Amino acid sequence: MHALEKILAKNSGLDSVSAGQIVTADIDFAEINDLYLQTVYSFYEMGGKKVWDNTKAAFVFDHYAPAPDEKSAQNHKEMREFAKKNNLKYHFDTNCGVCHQVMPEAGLAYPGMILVATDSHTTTHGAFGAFGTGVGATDMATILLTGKLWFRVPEIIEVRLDGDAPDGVYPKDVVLNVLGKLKADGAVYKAIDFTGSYVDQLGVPGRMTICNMAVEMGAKTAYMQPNQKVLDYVSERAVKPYEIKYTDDDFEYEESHLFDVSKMEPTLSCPSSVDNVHNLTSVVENHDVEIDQGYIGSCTGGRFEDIEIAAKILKDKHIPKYKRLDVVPASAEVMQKCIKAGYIQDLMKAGATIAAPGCAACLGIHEGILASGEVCISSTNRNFPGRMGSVEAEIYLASPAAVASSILNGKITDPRKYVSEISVAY
Ligand SMILES: CC(C)[C@H](C(=O)O)[C@@H](O)C(=O)O
Ligand code: SF4
Repeated sequence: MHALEKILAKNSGLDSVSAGQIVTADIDFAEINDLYLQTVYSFYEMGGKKVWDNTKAAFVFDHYAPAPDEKSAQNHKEMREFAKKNNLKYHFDTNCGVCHQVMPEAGLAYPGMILVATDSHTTTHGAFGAFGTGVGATDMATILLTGKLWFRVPEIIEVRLDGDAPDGVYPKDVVLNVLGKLKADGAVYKAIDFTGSYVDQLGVPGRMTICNMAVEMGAKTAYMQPNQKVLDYVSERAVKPYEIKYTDDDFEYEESHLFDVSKMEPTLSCPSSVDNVHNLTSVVENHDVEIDQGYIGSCTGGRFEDIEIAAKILKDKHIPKYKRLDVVPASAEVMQKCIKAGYIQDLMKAGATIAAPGCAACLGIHEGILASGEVCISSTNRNFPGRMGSVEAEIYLASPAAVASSILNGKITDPRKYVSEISVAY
């Protein structure tokens, strides 16, 4: 069996499971974000009285944080009342950040667990050796009622990433290369196990960025076998003992895709589909691509290392007149660390707008919305029309280094011009 199958078997009280099998598994932690007040309504419609275990469910207010309008403030208020009534042990209000950053920081993402949230990017937690997946309001209400959920055991495909990344190539570039090959429907309802020598040496931030975007290929979940860097991170934070699962040597993947990371270049996902992937050099070889706004943020690219590399590229420089750079730390902890390092100040001196930790403009809610005809280069994970504001705006997805290099010049620019002296530990 694969480690993910062992996790599902463990939580279903079975000795083994296999692809296609339907199981009912215990959920180790359930997270509801602030788009999903419907979960509360469904819970009551189903006859719910009290949440099955008040130490295993929490709200995270991140998409509308701080509340940008009365409706979302009202939603937060109702969710707070539910949390109080159920005496939920954990609660992450509008001062915390994006759920997929806040949960690991709180020690609620750890190897061998099943983590379910009302968010598609819950695949991020494969970075910690967990089975992480997103559900809607009704399934989440079922979990709050019973502590369990049904799963169809997914087929598991291997994405093998070997080699060392060249200068200017970061985890975001790597996962965009994978997306460019597998396409947005390349892993529908499957699990992606990221393996290979590049993954083996990768740290927590890089693992999170890559697992986060598995869902952009349709994946049900993602996985990376925990390495020492992951264990160092979770051992300081995990709220309970955990059991790392290991894949059997003779496990056979449904399919394997091999990538040589050492051959990769800075990469873009171009308007207006996430799998419209091209090398940055090919996009700008015949003409400049003017940029109006750079955006660094989200559960994909708003971590300390993402802000660090932008601050180092922009130190003692300034973005051009009439251009904008939005920087939205993924969590309060990230923001504090960036302030302590002086990166927030450096970026503000360079002309950046700093927003409160949260989802912000990643999904077009607030803190940096795009006007019609504008072009944004962003460290986020989706670029369909209307994603960050106007449906007539265009979005290029890129590494934070490419975002900073591009907005500095007001046009898409190869980060390799700036990063030869800059190292960041992804
Ligand atoms: C919560 C939900 C509206 C959505 C998701 O599930 O991914 C959001 O986080 C996004 O990134 O589009
Ligand atoms: S930061 Fe963006 S991608 Fe991540 S959960 Fe929020 S809206 Fe979704």
